[in-house]
Amino acid sequence: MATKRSEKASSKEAETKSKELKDSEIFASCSFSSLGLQVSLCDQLRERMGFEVPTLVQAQAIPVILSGRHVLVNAATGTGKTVAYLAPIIHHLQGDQPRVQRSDGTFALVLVPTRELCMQVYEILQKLLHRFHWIVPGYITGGENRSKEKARLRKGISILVATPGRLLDHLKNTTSFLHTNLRWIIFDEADRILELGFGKEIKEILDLLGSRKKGHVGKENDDSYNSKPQRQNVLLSATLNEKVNHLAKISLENPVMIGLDDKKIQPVLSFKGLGSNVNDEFEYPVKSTSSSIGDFRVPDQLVQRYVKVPCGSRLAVLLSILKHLFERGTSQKIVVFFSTCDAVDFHYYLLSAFKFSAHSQPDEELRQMLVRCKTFRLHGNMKQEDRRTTFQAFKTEKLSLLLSTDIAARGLDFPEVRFIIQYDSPGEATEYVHRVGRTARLGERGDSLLFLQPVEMDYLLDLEKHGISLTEYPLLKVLDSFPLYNEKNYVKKVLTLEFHPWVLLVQKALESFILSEPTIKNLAKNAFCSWVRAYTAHRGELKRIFMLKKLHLGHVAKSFALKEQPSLVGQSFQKQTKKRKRDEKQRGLSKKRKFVRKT
Ligand SMILES: Nc1ncnc2c1ncn2[C@@H]1O[C@H](COP(=O)(O)OP(=O)(O)OP(=O)(O)O)[C@@H](O)[C@H]1O
Repeated sequence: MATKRSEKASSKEAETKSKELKDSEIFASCSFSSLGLQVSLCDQLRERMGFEVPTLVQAQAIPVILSGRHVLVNAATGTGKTVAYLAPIIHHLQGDQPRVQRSDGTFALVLVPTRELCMQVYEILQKLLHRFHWIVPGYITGGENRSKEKARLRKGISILVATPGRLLDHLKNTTSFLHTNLRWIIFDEADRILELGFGKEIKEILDLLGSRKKGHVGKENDDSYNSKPQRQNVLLSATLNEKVNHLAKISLENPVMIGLDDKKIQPVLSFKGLGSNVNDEFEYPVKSTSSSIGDFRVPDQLVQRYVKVPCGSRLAVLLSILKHLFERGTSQKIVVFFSTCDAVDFHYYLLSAFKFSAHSQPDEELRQMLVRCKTFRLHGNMKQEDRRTTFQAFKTEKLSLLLSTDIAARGLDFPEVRFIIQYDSPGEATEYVHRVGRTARLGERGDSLLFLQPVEMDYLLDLEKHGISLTEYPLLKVLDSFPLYNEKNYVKKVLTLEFHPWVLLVQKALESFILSEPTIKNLAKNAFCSWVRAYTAHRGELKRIFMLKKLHLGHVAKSFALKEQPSLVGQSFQKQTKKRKRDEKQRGLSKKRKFVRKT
């Protein structure tokens, strides 16, 4: 009895020690007030947000941002970058005498890549500003009512969160939008803003705000440039690349770098980034990440695994893993990433309706939902209202599944997500890092699983170049754990996955289900076509790994539970491609831009 008690005590001790260790890797051993923040703001952080002490990145960034220097912050996902830039802005604005007023217009601008991130930052701002009611937060974003936004801008928004396209629209067309007092421009998830093809908009925004660096736009001779209030620009991301370096170059004056390791620091950079030319190269000595080869920051406690699945079995395996995870975890939140909006729609409707029985000839009443959990979807083709509802609902649900495009990959902070599945490859390693970053936030535990086909295994080498290594997921063990009834020829030891009786049974059930559901079958066809298109859109080095001609289109169709020959589906694909090209021509959009923005 005494031994048991002492065992229990020592395991508790070990747990406490490991928590202390974990905390020391995430949190700083100082207080918010010791960083120079005003006392009532520190109270607000503690009482409203529950933040007792700053995270390490906050402890590093807050004093520097308070000092007014331009800053480039590189820190792992989920380490508290949002408060790192919001707190110093609020500190300064709340102390201004006379008090700032709505009629003074906008003092701080936070640029973010997606509408959801816009909402998230705005909600944090609302909480932080509760005591400082004279500082007004606001947001403007695509998909919202323009005239309502105009009215809000006319009244005055002190701290404005915005997506680039809509901001540019208002800068050009809303004359009552007052921004002459602008003191801060923040680029949150800077690299993503640029990857989405907003580079041109950003340059225009910087020009319109008179905030492009001297020597780059000739604005220094412009009166508005010289007479503008002192401006501070801050760029943040967990992954920095040459595009961010270019943005840093045109927007940051002698910046302080935060979170960059010595081994990643280069004395002078000379990149040809997005839209840059020879004159656009860095001239000042700057510490930064190397462009393509360099370690990305992934939370240490994240367990990263991959699963090798032949194309035709992908769907059956995905559903089986989800079933396994939801049956195992009583309170489990999972996000699955897909490459296209159509794929999200198809899997969402499939998962919401697909019933299954492990009997080979089941009666109707034996069939049950294969994956039992609340399912949500999120992608850029959904109505704004639906996107907002999903975003809020998935935050509060306990046992739930979110199917999403990369729209949810950046910055979104859904509490208690325990598992990330990358069903379609993320492409660039940066996207891998941000997708997995939706779990294991702020020292919490988390798992990630990357689906790869046998022909795609070189992708692991690509990730390794960035210091990311994955171990294999015990798939056969999981599949063997499912019970099968009346199944003839069931041999426990199965050598290849495609012939695993469980996978065969699920696949067969999926295919008959699709045959009986014409609406879902159509979704499957659309998803197939978009998937193929997305697969061919990989760029650079990745083109060598993700080659459509290495795949059997019949197997790809099987992964959408389609029995049709690929040529049948191929016709509709060609039709879709032609239509897309026609639309693009009409709208004058470049191919690449159209594709990347539709996530
Ligand atoms: N000092 C703190 N104490 C406790 N929790 C904190 C603190 N600062 C931030 N958090 C919480 O940590 C989580 C992650 O914060 P945040 O979303 O700002 O991270 P991030 O670094 O911007 O992540 P990403 O790179 O994914 O955008 C949030 O839930 C936030 O509320």
